[in-house]
Amino acid sequence: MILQSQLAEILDAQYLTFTNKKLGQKREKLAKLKLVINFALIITGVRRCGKTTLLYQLLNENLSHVLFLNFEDTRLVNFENDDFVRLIAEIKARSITTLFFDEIQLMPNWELFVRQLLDDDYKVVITGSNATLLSTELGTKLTGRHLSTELFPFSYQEFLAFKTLENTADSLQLYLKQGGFPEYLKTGDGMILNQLLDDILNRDIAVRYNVRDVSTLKKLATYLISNIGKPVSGNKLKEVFGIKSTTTILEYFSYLENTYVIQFVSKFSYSIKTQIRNPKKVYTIDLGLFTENSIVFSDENGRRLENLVYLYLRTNYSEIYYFAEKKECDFVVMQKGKVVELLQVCYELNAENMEREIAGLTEAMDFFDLKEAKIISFNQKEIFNKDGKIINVIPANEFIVS
Ligand SMILES: Nc1ncnc2c1ncn2[C@@H]1O[C@H](COP(=O)(O)OP(=O)(O)OP(=O)(O)O)[C@@H](O)[C@H]1O
Repeated sequence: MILQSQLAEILDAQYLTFTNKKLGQKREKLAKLKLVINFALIITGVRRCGKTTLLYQLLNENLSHVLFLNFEDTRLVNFENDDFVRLIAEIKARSITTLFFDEIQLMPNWELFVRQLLDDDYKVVITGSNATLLSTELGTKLTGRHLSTELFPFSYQEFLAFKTLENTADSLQLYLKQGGFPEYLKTGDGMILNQLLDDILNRDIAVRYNVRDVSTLKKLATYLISNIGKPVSGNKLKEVFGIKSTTTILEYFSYLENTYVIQFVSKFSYSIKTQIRNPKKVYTIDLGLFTENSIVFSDENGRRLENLVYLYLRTNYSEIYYFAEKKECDFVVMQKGKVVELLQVCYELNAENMEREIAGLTEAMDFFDLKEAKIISFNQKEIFNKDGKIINVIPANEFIVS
């Protein structure tokens, strides 16, 4: 339990912290956000990607009517369900129209509280660093009254604006190395991203899901980050890491995916069952995390570029697969059951790899009956016509900026 006076003090202190934030680099997402009465706006994204700052940018014009509460505040450890009543009293006593709650999902039954606020015509924004906040269950609990969106670390264009750089091959190379976490870009200090991964593993996974063997979890996370662009299977990794059951390793995969650190892409199959059983390709949410936490030192450029293309696709499309029959094609992008892009990623097309890359792509084009596809390269530009099939080779910084 928490005293009303204590709660008021915490709210005042947090309001000060929030309103002292800097506006920073304007986020692309800002233009897409809308606060609607009776609907909760839910923003999820990996820790430290800038969710609070984005909200500050959104609410900046109207700060005097905003209440901000971060439920991770250590002064709220004793916050219980009944304290929501005190919180509502505090809200009603202030002239507030908009409520912003960070990591509210840590509190049991928070949905009831939010529903009441929506019924009372408050505008509510919720941010969180776990994708489970977007679960379908939430739709039921908020009776469909929510709009959800995801935020990622800086995109390439935001990175360019933040660093005041032109879109050149050098800038792209730098982004492939540094990724888009604002604090890391400001300081270049690798410890920031080591600490971030540790925090996520310890606080968001081990504590939350009661994982005792944090050391194995950490080894697994490092392994996955190091293997971006490669297929992984729970069954195989289970043995490598001495984890007893496949269920446990699949749970670890989903915890890592829910915190956004690791992303998985399924192999395309018309059968959902086969899709689930097949190895998944692994990517990371940010290339700086790869730079600072992976244990690989060679053959990186190609995989970095593939990860970059994945992130671009992930922010723009919801259905992404890889294709592997006799040959392979890196990305199959679908919308409403239709393939809209077939993409191969190849850092540099040369005499050695050309045939393989094109063969994978044309096999996928035949399979999906498509006449056009793309190869995303670091900085080559060409058009091939292979037996009536058009293959566009495009520099990555053209593709992801288009
Ligand atoms: N748009 C931006 N421009 C400049 N700096 C930014 C921007 N967004 C975030 N930052 C910096 O990155 C750090 C993390 O930002 P912020 O607190 O907004 O992220 P968050 O996603 O809310 O983090 P958490 O998951 O810990 O709640 C802060 O130091 C902030 O100043």
